[in-house]
Amino acid sequence: MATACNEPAGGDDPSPAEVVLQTAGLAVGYQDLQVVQGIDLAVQKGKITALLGANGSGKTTVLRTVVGLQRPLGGEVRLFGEVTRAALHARARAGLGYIAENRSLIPALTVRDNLRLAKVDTAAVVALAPPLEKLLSRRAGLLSGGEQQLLSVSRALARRPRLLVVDEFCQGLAPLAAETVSALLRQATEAGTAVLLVEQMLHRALELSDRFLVLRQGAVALAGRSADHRNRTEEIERLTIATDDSARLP
Ligand SMILES: Nc1ncnc2c1ncn2[C@@H]1O[C@H](COP(=O)(O)OP(=O)(O)OP(=O)(O)O)[C@@H](O)[C@H]1O
Repeated sequence: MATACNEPAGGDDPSPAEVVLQTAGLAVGYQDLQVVQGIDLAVQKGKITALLGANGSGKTTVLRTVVGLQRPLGGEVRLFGEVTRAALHARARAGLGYIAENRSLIPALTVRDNLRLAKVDTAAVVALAPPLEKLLSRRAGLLSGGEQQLLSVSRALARRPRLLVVDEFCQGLAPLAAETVSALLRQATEAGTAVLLVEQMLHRALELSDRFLVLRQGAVALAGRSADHRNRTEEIERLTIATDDSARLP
């Protein structure tokens, strides 16, 4: 059953020890324009939470704020049990991984150099994603979309993050490539990693995730257990239809 709008979307009454990320009353904006407000979410250890919503509803803004790239106008972010206003690099040291919409790769560098620059062990990445072995000398910008996301995700997971935040998880990927990177995520959650992701493909998002939230016009319109909505997506579809004023709050 779907939870009330502002009930944390982290599971059924998660104990504080299991929650790795929690926001309370989060409000974020750009200059004087507030684009999200009242965001309460909770992401549990070993679980995948999907953030859904129409274009411009505020998904990337929420992700950027929980990883420390955007300062909240109000509310708080609690990461690994502590309220934080730290920058991304400090959150990364504490166990946060973040993959931005552009997949956070340097296109002109080879796969091997992208890994070296990130101080990630090549063998660990290849162990997670064997198809990358024959691509190590290729420039990242020449990889297919699926190969790039495989590289981004395996690079992030090789650091064994406690929480991985991924924007536009399977954007532009064919089903097979999407399944490959999804399998990597599932494997990581089995080892305890928590995941917060944005995924535009509704059915894929509900298949992959344990919990979901739908943002509409910058607020949580619906949150619940993904399994409860896999066979009845009408309500979510209605909420994710774009509106002309999709993110503009009064
Ligand atoms: N740097 C910025 N300066 C001003 N407004 C911004 C900035 N970044 C985003 N916005 C605005 O904030 C609102 C929310 O944008 P955001 O990118 O968070 O939405 P989204 O749900 O991730 O959209 P999409 O699915 O299209 O990526 C939009 O109206 C957008 O135009």
